[in-house]
Amino acid sequence: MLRATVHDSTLSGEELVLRYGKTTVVDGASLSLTAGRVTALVGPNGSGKSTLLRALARLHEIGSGRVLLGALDGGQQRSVSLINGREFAREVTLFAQSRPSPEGLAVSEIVAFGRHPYRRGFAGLSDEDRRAIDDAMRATGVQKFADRAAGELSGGELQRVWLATCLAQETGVLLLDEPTNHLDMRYQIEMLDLVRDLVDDRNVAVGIVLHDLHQAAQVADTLVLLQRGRIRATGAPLEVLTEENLSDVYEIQVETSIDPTGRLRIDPVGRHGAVAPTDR
Ligand SMILES: Nc1ncnc2c1ncn2[C@@H]1O[C@H](COP(=O)(O)OP(=O)(O)OP(=O)(O)O)[C@@H](O)[C@H]1O
Repeated sequence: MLRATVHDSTLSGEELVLRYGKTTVVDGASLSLTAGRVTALVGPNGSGKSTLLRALARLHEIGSGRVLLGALDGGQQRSVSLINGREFAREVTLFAQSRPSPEGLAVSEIVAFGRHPYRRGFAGLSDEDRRAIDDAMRATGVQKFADRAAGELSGGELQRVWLATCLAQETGVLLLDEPTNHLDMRYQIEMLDLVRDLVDDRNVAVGIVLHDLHQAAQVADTLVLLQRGRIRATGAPLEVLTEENLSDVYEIQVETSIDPTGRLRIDPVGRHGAVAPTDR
């Protein structure tokens, strides 16, 4: 159970067109991340998921369209371009795919970066800052590394430290770009559990990019399926993850079924067909 603030934010992209140079990589995408819901962005490599998430985090220039931040309950929606940097950092954070590796810094010092938007000048950490840092470190299981240098950690351990830094920011909107990559089985599941806790207990609005469609179906309330920079489908996991949508978007034959426990099973069929390990 996580403590601290209960949030009420929405972050929306309207008709977003995003480019690298003259190449359009996201073309007219609209989506809304709402408080108390997990929205998962799925789709093939290069379909525009990371660029879209970065644009929502104000880290990619918007060609056209707009990004709006608002409170769910009748709160006014504001264009994020009008919000100052510190305020935006108290509202929205991005766990990005590429992160710096500050070799010499201790883990607790890295997690303390997450409190930067709340700190005044050179003042030390407040009690509130320390509580947020402790909570974030506990939630991600990095307390035991608190005094170790970042350079001494494994890739997956360091990834959890950066996640703790995002959590310490205590924003109402949490954007996660492939957060389960490089994590072992236990921490992948704990990551998804943690996302659910943040959404259910603190009413955070989560936007998460995932390649594993089973994980996406497990954690998300809403799925957004991207295809070559356009949104192919949005909705509940079972509505979006259909054989037709997946076969078309991934350009491979995909079979779906519901297993005896009621969970969706997705099977891409390779050139060798579906071979069970017991057949070998
Ligand atoms: N820095 C860049 N400069 C030019 N083109 C880029 C750059 N970064 C990404 N692209 C291109 O933009 C498109 C969308 O990339 P993006 O990283 O958003 O896709 P993605 O869906 O997140 O992919 P993946 O699943 O492989 O991470 C791709 O065609 C990619 O080649």
